[in-house]
Amino acid sequence: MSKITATYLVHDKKENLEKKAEGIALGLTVGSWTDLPQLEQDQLLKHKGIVEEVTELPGDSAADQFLGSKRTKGLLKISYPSANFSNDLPAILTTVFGKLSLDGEIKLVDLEFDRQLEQSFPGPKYGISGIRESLGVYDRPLVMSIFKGVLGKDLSFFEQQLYEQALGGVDLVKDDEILFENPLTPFEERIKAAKDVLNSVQQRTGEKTLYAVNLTGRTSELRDKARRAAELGANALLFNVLSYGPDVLQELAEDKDIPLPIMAHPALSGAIGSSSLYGIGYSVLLGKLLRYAGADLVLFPSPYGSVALDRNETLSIANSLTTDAISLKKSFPVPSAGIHPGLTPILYNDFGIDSVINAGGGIHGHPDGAAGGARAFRQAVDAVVKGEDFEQYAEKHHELQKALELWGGVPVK
Ligand SMILES: CSCCC(=O)C(=O)COP(=O)(O)O
Ligand SMILES: [Mg+2]
Repeated sequence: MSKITATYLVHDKKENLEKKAEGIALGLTVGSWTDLPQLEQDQLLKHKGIVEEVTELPGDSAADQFLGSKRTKGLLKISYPSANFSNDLPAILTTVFGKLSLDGEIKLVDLEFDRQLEQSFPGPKYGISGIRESLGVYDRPLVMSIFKGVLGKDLSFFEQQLYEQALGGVDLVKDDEILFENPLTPFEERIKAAKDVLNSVQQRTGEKTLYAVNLTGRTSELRDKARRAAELGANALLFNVLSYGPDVLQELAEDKDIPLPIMAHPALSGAIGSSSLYGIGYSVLLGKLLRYAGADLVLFPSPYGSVALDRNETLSIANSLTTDAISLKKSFPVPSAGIHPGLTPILYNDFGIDSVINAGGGIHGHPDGAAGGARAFRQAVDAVVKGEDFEQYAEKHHELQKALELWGGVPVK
């Protein structure tokens, strides 16, 4: 029988983790067990959650030891039969972590879909391979930049910023996630303007650039808005997925009339993922769920910039997005926030060739402007892919050199 398996990290005052696991397996499925008559027990057996594994972990915190309180810490792995839920993320999330998420110090840290269940999800429409194909770039990490300071500015500012970023050689440009529908740079006008600007840059440089327009508004408007974007010639969408929910992303990704790659932004994810005791682990929240739901690219804070995440956590997000263990297309990992060219070697070391190096301030803050910033990133990427000595390479590439003088370099440990 098909099933989904959840792993929870628990901290509990009671010492018996097996009992706790059994309580969850029953409580989230058939409710009370032993008090029921035999006939009912038999009928409910196919719905009962199964405790697959209980692992006690070392480590009461120093504070606990100091206060003399004893807490048990452990990982509980519990599977739920698919007879209990419909094959959609709202039903699955409610089954595995609905009311349980309110029940003390418990965090959902992994979710394993079996192959049969996996096939019910679309995954990315384009994924890493499709985006590479559309850009014609196969042999290096992609470079992306973010519009900055567009709020309160008109279309001519938008066009100029886009022109400079694309001219400098970024592969993708995205709206900032905080740019919503507004009279100065309306959604449809941004798409039309971007199409013209990017065509003229491509004629000049021979390189294609994708622009991800921020798809925003009420949930009921999104499908039509995204379809209209495609008609107008948009070539990618940015989506604040956690403000809406992963199922809304899935609706967009599955729509045949929205033939566009979707870039998922991690806004709001910290509220759900950042606690070590509660919520949903980032590798599930920004990794598996978004890949299943159909994100072609997923942004998340890198371990090194302004809002850094723990390195292992970022590696496990990237692994969920790209592992061959999932049979769907792969999503591009986009480690972000506070990125500058000097971080390129360490990002390449951590995330490899199939990743996107993404910056806002690290592009626009370059002494030679956004085009200089974009060139500095392209030079940094060329240096690491060719295995060149980074500092020596910078001596011969003045945009990179200027970036390193301004922001410094970060050696690979
Ligand atoms: C928290 S990851 C999202 C990155 C993002 O949206 C952004 O605007 C980063 O800008 P920066 O100037 O820090 O590169
Ligand atoms: Mg942003």
